[in-house]
Parts: sequence; structure tokens; C-alpha cells
Amino acid sequence: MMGQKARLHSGPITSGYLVVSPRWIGFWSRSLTLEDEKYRIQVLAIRSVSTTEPWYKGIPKYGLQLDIQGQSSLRFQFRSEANRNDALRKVREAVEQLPMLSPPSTPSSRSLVFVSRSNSPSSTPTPNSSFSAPTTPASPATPSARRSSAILAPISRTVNHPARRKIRMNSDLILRLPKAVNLPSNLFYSMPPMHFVCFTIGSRGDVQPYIALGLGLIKDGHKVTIVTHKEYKKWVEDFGIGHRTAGGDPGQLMKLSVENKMFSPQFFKESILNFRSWLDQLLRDAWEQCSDAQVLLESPYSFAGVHIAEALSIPYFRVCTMPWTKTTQFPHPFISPPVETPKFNRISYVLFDNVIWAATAQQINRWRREVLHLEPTDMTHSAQAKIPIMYNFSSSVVPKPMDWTEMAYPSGYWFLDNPDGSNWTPSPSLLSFMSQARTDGKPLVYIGFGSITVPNPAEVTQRIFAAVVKSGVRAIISKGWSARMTQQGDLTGKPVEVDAVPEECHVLNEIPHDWLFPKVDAALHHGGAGTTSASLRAGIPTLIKPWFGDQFFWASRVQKLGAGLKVPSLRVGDLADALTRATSDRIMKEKAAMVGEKIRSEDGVLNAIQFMYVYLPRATRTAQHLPAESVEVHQDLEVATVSRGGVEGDANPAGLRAIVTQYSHFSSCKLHS
Ligand SMILES: CC(C)[C@@H](C)/C=C/[C@@H](C)[C@H]1CC[C@H]2C3=CC=C4C[C@@H](O[C@@H]5O[C@H](CO)[C@@H](O)[C@H](O)[C@H]5O)CC[C@]4(C)[C@H]3CC[C@]12C
Ligand SMILES: O=c1ccn([C@@H]2O[C@H](COP(=O)(O)OP(=O)(O)O)[C@@H](O)[C@H]2O)c(=O)[nH]1
Repeated sequence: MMGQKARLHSGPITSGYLVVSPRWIGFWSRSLTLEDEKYRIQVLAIRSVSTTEPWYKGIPKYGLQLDIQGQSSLRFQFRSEANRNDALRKVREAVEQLPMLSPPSTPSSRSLVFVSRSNSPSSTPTPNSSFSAPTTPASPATPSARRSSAILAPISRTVNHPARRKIRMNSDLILRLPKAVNLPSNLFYSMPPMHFVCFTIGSRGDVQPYIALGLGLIKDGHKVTIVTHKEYKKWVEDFGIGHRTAGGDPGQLMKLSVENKMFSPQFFKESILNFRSWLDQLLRDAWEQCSDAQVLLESPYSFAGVHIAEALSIPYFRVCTMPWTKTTQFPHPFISPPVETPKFNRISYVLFDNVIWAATAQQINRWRREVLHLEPTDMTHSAQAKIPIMYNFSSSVVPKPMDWTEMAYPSGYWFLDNPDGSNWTPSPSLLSFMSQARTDGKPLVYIGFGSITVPNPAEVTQRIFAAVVKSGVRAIISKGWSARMTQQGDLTGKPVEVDAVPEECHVLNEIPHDWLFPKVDAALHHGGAGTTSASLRAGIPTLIKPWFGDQFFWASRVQKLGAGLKVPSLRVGDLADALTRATSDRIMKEKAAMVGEKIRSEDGVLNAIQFMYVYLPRATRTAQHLPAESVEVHQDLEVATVSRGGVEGDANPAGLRAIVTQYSHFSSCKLHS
């Protein structure tokens, strides 16, 4: 289908085709070298469309700008004013007509509307004219009433319902099915029991999300094992999840990451000098501990999983707490660029992948040859575009970049409530401190830096005390992993001694954030993905003093959301100013509360499980290793609208059977009551 030729300015200028349909605006550009550029924008998300000045003075180029909710604007360039005006008109018509459209239509009626070379547009827009979408946007789909058109995006969770039927579809059928489009909005999947193995390294924040996901998978009948540091064994097993050991001492990994700016020459010098043997051991342990997996999930910086999945020919999904797929929207979280430009942002991911691969390729290929009995590989093997990756963060915090494909899926956060077990209870002294703060009419805040092994904990603690007193708040202060330093002395081995704790502060080691954060007025922390998600979910202003890695990214996000601030330093004045602002700025409080409401409305764990079921075939390099019957389709009989042969109809088994018969000629499949 040809659309209107246009050029897109999104970093590199790319030539391609712009197509407008009643619900979607599409642009794609075929690349001879790099990957194609594909954009698919919901008309619903268009906030305004306007003409723009020619980009190159003197050369007759005609510009069109799309302002998109939550995203950077897209600017197109057309060869002629007529083409530009025609595109403007088509987009305007689509935006105006959207509210009048019937509920999501069937594929047969949703034919694409071309931006044709009309020479006599009905209303010739004047140059620089602009058009804004109606202020009352069409009612956005609520989480449980997914629009059928959203099926083009990864499947989202629908309401669970006891009265549902099962259709077993075997792997042949799944793999030969056309891309499932326009399925009834109440369909969701489950599958026969399988052994999911999750391989991750790092801090608590790298493990806790997998426990949350694991509990969801176990609830759906699966077996789950988390392969990670020995330090987390009891914690994981207390949740009824299997644990196997790999990765060595996480404290050493964090120390390396905190003391040496991630991705800096010093970082690589230190890691190459002291972590080569660590990597060899990690690879050996990973193969031993993951060899009975039927589905393998991995944090991308654990290195081994993608190769193990190839050796076992099993489905493989990446999981990440931070953006890891290249985009023009923001730089790689481990690379703090001097300036953020679309082009540099995109290049930062390529740079990161290439440098990490160059540093590890020799060891990985030796391991592939000697242990996995696989041929050596190269960068293309683990190219992100081919691997489904789930991001356990919310699109309300990080809107999905338009240059991410459907294989990059922000599922929503994977929250683990009662992370310290259901027997945890607050101490009487803590409850008394919190009650006194309320009695005294003082704001109550949390301060803690999680798994950061703070280099000089005693000095940092004194500064925090001084800032709390100066700002007039009451503070619950968590020592977190810096408590490790207190026992072992600081980085120089010098014992850490802390002066008397002021009455405005209550110090503890760790505390479940899901319990505490809804009870305080603000949180000041290091910006770990998990801690950030916890304070945002609680709807309280989030103050972030970043130390390394993705924490700078999260600090930028909360600031852009208006739901918090990046704290520039640990100077007493900066800390006190931030605490005062967060506990007094009404607008920040309101924005934080709005973000919290959106996050609480999502179910990231179930969205992720649904994504894996839908994309299982594509996550498998060779499909024959899928289980004989891999997917069951559940139909919520009471609520679903069933498309029968392309016609919306009532929910009933006959309708469901219609769906099945549409595909049954591919292979045998049964309808279970
Ligand atoms: C030996 C090789 C030549 C050399 C290249 C290998 C070096 C490795 C030791 C390091 C290479 C990549 C590093 C890491 C990557 C990512 C990590 C995630 C991080 O977890 C995050 O902690 C944050 C702070 O709390 C938090 O914001 C976020 O939510 C967490 O996901 C922890 C460190 C690390 C695992 C890091 C460790 C060193 C290697 C693996
Ligand atoms: O005292 C604590 C410290 C951490 N957490 C939780 O543990 C996870 C830590 O994840 P994060 O990504 O912040 O990384 P880390 O703390 O490991 O650096 C988050 O969900 C926190 O909410 C908690 O509940 N209480």
C-alpha cells in the first residue's frame, strides 16, 4: 500500500511514506543499511497538527508537525504544498471524526485512507495554519476495557473471570496463525505448566521484580526458579520460589559501579582487571543452573541467557528495569551525554552494546565453543530488535518511544508487596515517632539510598541529620546497604561511627516501602528503579540523589513528570531545600498523586505474563521446541464481544467456536468447556 511520500525529521532525516487511517497514522521508511524506521501513532494521541516553515530556506519544502501526547513532536516534509496540505487535511479529518467512530471496527472496515495527491483540497489551509484536537479527548480506554485496536500492540491484561472456556492451540497453529488482530477485548491466555527460569545479577532491585513475576507465574500453574546471588537464597525461597546460585558477591558489583562511573574508562579498566574470572564463573554457573529451563528470562547485563536459550532452543525474553532498547527519545541510562539529541540518544545504545560486546566477546565465544558446543557469534546474535524485552516500568512514567517495536513492551511495574514477608511488623518506636510527627504537625519524610554502598557513610549521615533539622521535617532514615559499611568500616576500612541521632530523625536498616511510603509526605532516595516505582506508586513527591547508572535517568523522569526533583548534591543546603520544596509545593504533590493513581491502576505482572504467552513463538529461535500444546485461549463468556467472521456479536460459545474454526483448518484444536 503506497502512502504519501514524505521525509521525517527524527534525528537523521529519513524518506518514507505517510499513511492516515481513521484510527492510526503510520510512517515507514525502508533502510538499505540500518533498520527500517516505523512509526504507528494513534489518532487518539494527536494533540495538534500544524504547518511549519520550510526547513531549508530557499528550497521549496513544505513542513507538517504532529504534536503527540507524551511524546516528542514529529516533523514531516513534503515535496509540494499540495501534498502537505492534503496530509494536513487527512489528519485533521481523522482527528475530527474519531469521536464519531463506532467502537473499534473489524479489519474489513478499517481500510486505510490514503493521503492522495489531491490538487483541490476541500479547504486549503493557510501556511502556518494549525489545528488542535478537540479539548475533550475521546474517552481513553480504561485498563480493563482494552480497545480491540490495541490488539495491534502487545496483548494487555483483561479482567479475570471464573466463567471462561479454553481452546487449546498447538504450536503449529500458533506459528502459522496470522498476526492476531481484532480479538475480542476480553480474551486472555494461559498455557500448560512450564518451568520458567529467571537469571539476574545485581542488587535487590534486580531480584525483587522477578519474585513478583514468579508469584504471578506460580499462580498460573508454572514452576519458577530464580538464578542469582547466594545472598538472596532465603529471601527468594521464603516466597516458595526456587533459587539457584550464580553471580558471586553483589556487594562487589555495586562497589565497582558506585566507585567508578558506569561505562567510564576507569570502570572498564577496573572491571577488566578484576572481573574477568568473575565473568568466566558467571557463564559456567549460568549454564549449570539454567539447563532445565523451558522458558528463560534474563536481565540483559547477565550476559549468558541469550546463548543458553540458543543452546537449549527455548523461548527467551529479556527483562529490564531501565530502558535498554535504542531510541531517539533518551540516551542509554548508563551513558550520561553532554547533550541529549535524538541522534546521540540513539547512538548511545549502539555504543554501549558494542563496547560491552567487545569487552566480553572473547570469553563468551570461548564458553559457547567449549561448554555450549555452539559456534562463536557476533553482535547480531543478541541484536535487541530480534529479542522480546519486557520493561517492568509504567508507561505513565516512561511513555513508550515511538521508535520501539512491539517487541519492546513496558508492562507496568512488577510490585512485590510485603517484601520482608507477611510477618513483618513496624517497631513500637517507629510507630511512636511517626505518631509524634503528626501530633507536632511536622511533615514526615523517608530518606534512604538502598543498595548503594555509600563511600563515606558517616559524613553522609551527618549531612542528612543537619538537613532534616534545617528543613523542619521529621525523617525516617534507612541505612540500607550502607549498613554493610558500618559493620565492615568504610571503604578505607576505617570504622564508621555516627554521632547522636537528632530527635527529628529515626534511623533503621531497611523497611518495606509498600508499607511506609503511603504514610509519609515525601521520599528522598538514590533513584533505584524499584524504589522510584514505590514512591511514585504511593503518590508522594520523589526526591532523587542519583549515584550511578539508571538513577540519573529516573531523576530526570520524576522531574519531567513534575512529581519530584533531582537533588544536585549531598550538601546540607541542597538536601534541606529539596525536603522543604517536596513537603510544601502543592503542585508537585498534586502531580505526584496523579502519577500514583495511574500506576496503581496497572497490573504489570499480569500484563507481562500475557505478553510472554502471546510472544512465546517469536521468543523461540526454533519453534519445534515449543510444548505440544502451548497456548490456551480463555473466553470470558459473560462480557466478551466476539468477532464472528468479522462481525461484532454477543459473547457465546458459538462465537468462540467461530474464532477457533477460522484457524482450525491449520491444525487440530479442541474447544474445551
Ligand atoms: C569482565 C568484563 C570484561 C566486564 C565488561 C564486566 C563487567 C561487569 C562486572 C559489569 C558490566 C555491567 C555491570 C552492571 C550492569 C548493570 C547493573 C545493574 C545494577 O542494578 C541496578 O541497581 C541500581 C542501583 O540501585 C538500580 O537503580 C537499578 O534499579 C538496578 O537494576 C547493579 C549493578 C549491575 C549488575 C552492574 C554490575 C557490574 C557489571 C555486571
Ligand atoms: O528498605 C528498603 C529498601 C528497598 N526496598 C525495595 O526494594 C527494591 C529495591 O530496588 P531498587 O531498584 O531501588 O534497587 P536497589 O535498592 O537494589 O539499588 C525496591 O522495590 C524498594 O522499594 C524496600 O522496600 N525497603
